[in-house]
Amino acid sequence: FRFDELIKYVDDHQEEYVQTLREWVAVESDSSDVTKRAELYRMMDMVGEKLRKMGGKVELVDIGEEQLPDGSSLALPKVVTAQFGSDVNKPTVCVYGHVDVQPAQKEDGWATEPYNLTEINGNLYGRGASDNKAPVLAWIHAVEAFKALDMDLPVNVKYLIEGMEETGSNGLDAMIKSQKSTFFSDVDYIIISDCGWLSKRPALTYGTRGNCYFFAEVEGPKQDLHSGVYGGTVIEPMTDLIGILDTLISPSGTILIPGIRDAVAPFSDEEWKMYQDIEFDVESYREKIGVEQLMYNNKVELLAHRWRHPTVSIHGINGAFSAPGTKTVIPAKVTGKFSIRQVPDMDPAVVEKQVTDHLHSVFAKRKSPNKLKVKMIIGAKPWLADIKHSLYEAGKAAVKRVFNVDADMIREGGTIPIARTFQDVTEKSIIMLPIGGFDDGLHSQNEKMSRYNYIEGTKMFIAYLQEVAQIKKD
Ligand SMILES: C[C@H](N)C(=O)N[C@@H](Cc1c[nH]cn1)C(=O)O
Ligand SMILES: [Zn+2]
Ligand SMILES: [Zn+2]
Repeated sequence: FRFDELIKYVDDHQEEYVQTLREWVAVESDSSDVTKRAELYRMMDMVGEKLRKMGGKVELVDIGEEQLPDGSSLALPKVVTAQFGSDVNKPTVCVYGHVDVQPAQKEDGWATEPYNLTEINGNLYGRGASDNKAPVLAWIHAVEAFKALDMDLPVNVKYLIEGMEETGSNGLDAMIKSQKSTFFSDVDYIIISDCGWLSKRPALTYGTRGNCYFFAEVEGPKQDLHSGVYGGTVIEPMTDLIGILDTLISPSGTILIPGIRDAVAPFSDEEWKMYQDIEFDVESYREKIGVEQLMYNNKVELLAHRWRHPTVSIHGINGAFSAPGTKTVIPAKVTGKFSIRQVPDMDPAVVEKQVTDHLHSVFAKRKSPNKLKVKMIIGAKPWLADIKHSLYEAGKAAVKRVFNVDADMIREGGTIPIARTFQDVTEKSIIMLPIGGFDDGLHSQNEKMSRYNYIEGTKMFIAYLQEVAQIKKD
């Protein structure tokens, strides 16, 4: 195994890797905006084309349609699957990633054009750079390096790349179920690199939170009204909505929905000890975010509330007046959008009922004539791995080899909706191998991937393929 040659190959080709990332970031593959769907389809074609050019056995799998709120339907982006190698004497890994992104506009406060990858001081700024286009490309380049040097892959590698992760991986559950005995039949392990390190130290991730995303719609008058002419005579939908949203969480962060914490697994002494041993500077975390005060100043409490307690976030209100200026309007229909991150052993179906019952009950007490509709749009379960699995030993070895440090063992506060389905349906073990930096600004303004993480991450993936090949099958 000519590791040094592979490493040199990666170093020599880094400009090409950055250029390909630039081409991928230039595609506005925002899965939440149906007007951008053509871009998303184009993105999936580009992924398929890249893998096909490398000699992979590629398929673009049709996963059906999604129903839009206006009753129409829209084709979901195809899922790209690819296969490199089919040696029965080698283990097979399946790399999962996504190439859809969260929305971004320069006016949101970006310093550069979000879809024009821009390098500043070793950082590659662009929407989707870290989440998740560079990590997907790093995995592709890892295999490409073996092929270019005419070297045998130490394991068979499959890819499953989707385009709806940011909106809950619509359609992917069904595809995984239907391909359990075909695409997944020879897969031994699943690898996901769709998260970030906790600090400057490389990390391995063994848990993600799930997410239940809700729309709460309050509808009143037939149309928007002049607040001077009608204000004081109608019960305003926005007042009702703000009133009920305010019953979800207390100012100090306690979730107020009855029963919501009942299923939360107790925080064990072992976990406390693990969190205590992690190097993490609360003060620089606070400074980086730019707030005067955090909810918790103690490291263990802070990490526990990022990773293994549920949280409520209110994301936005559709229909509300939000443009500059002073329009004096009473919006006729408003939809509040909020989500609740899930932790073991919460169940989205139970949470859906708890939240719906709670909101209807507090709304009823207001005796408002307006109409409330509550709908759970995404119900993604949390995921937790067995850190004693050899996949994690292999991960530690790969990190040590490339970065020459011991990996942090961390959890992720965000959600990879499909992780739990992979585990439950395929019954394969999963590892999350992040290469994103702690300060990459995912979903935020000025998202970036550092050139260092992108290139060294590619090397780490090469090392990982070799380490996985050493795992003895049980
Ligand atoms: C961690 C991953 N890169 C990510 O950002 N996932 C999204 C998925 C999601 C969950 N609800 C809606 N989308 C996230 O955690 O927000
Ligand atoms: Zn992601
Ligand atoms: Zn994301």
